[in-house]
Amino acid sequence: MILDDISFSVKKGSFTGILGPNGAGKSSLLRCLYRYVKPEQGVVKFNYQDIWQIKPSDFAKNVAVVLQETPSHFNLTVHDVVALGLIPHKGIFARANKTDDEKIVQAIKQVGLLHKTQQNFEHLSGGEKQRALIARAIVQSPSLLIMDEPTAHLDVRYQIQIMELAKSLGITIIASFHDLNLASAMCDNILVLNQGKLVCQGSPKAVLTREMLSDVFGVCAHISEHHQHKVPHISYYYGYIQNEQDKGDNHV
Ligand SMILES: Nc1ncnc2c1ncn2[C@@H]1O[C@H](COP(=O)(O)OP(=O)(O)OP(=O)(O)O)[C@@H](O)[C@H]1O
Repeated sequence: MILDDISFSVKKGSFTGILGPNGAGKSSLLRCLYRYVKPEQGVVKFNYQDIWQIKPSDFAKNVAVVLQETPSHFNLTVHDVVALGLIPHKGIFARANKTDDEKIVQAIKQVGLLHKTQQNFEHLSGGEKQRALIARAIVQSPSLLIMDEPTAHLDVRYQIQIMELAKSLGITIIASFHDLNLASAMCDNILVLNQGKLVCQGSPKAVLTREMLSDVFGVCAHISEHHQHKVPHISYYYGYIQNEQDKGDNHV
């Protein structure tokens, strides 16, 4: 069993971050949430309804997913890929009308890809592909946006910009992160996974502690207050390798 005894709820309109070391189960948990994997036990509910009881077309209208591995979109332009966000609402064969087109162009603009609109999606860089997929999610107008390491390929400007854009949509977001400081700045609530288990959850301040970073990630860090957001800001110590003996020490 990959995931074990995980129980949590997410408030409408909130931003939830899922953190944990490599192999902790973040992607596996997200796959259960966006109905890619059916858990052997337990239930995932959306608006109080078991997600497996929701009509696939209704689920697709409400839930958008942005993954780190980009699917192949051979011969589709950036515009075409972003327009795919309309399919859950209009069907595969419907043509986009003027309002749809404006929505598509606006989303492409929001992720800074207007100059690439007619370029082949496959020829974009990793970060540009990621931004196009986020534009597709914007066009889909979901009430829940699930993102698996959405900033993995983004440079620092777009890491901040895209996450702030996602937050500004005012919808419910669940995203996995490796950048703990970015998670601290963005999230209302954080879940920490380790070896398939939920080890803690709460506000960034409650969760991002020196003890958690040591126990779960095996790193030594100093936590201060971010001078702009007042959320925890992590500075890592280098040259520190944790073993059982020094577990709990707070610096090199
Ligand atoms: N379909 C599968 N069958 C068997 N094991 C799997 C499957 N998918 C994932 N795993 C295993 O489950 C564990 C959790 O994987 P998962 O991809 O969920 O971790 P993660 O927290 O997202 O990791 P990372 O930060 O490296 O992306 C890993 O050990 C992985 O090898």
